[in-house]
Amino acid sequence: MIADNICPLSLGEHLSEEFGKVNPLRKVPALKDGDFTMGESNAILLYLIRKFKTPDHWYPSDLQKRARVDEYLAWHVTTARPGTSKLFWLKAMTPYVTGHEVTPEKLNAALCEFKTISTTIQDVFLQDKPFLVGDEVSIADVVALADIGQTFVSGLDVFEDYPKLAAWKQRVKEAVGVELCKEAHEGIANFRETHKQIPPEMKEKFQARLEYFSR
Ligand SMILES: N[C@@H](CCC(=O)N[C@@H](CS)C(=O)NCC(=O)O)C(=O)O
Repeated sequence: MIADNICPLSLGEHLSEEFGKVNPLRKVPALKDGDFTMGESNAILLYLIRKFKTPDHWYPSDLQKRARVDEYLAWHVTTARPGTSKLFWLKAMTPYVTGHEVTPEKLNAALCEFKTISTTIQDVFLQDKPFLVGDEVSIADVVALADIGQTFVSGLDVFEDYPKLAAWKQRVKEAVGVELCKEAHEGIANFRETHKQIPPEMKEKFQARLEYFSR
């Protein structure tokens, strides 16, 4: 994720012709397995699960347990991801792109949306279970934690306001492996450092993204 201490996305590496051959959607993550290439994070997770025949709990073979994972993933893609992306772009990215903070009105709208997302994850999906779909960790937990856990780059500690989510986060980290989690989050952990020098042509592209999330 990090090349010469600048985020490759900020340099537009994903827009290159070379990257387009791996993922014509020009987004990360992307997967290359021999001659086979694909994009879309959730589809990549499922590919890896099937290819490596991972332990059942990650994507249970039980019809209804699997349906619960699918249900969470569907909600995540349509609701949680757009909401967390909006907060990320408006709060974390805006200063690096425009040189100033987003207006309080726009920020408040994004924060309200994020609060609804966190409340839904805690009260509707997690409830009093150890993990989102039951007693064992699944890819639903990994996908959820990856997105809501990243909001610290927006100066937010969601886990402070949601104690059940804080305890869940710890369980997910332990189930995945604390060191592995740390490694996976290295790129985002260094966000401030790696976004200091966004080239002007990329700032222009990012401006359009900010306008999209400001609607
Ligand atoms: N639906 C895609 C979204 C991927 C996505 O938006 N990735 C971001 C980074 S987290 C990206 O590539 N941004 C670069 C851009 O949009 O130009 C997935 O789940 O893989």
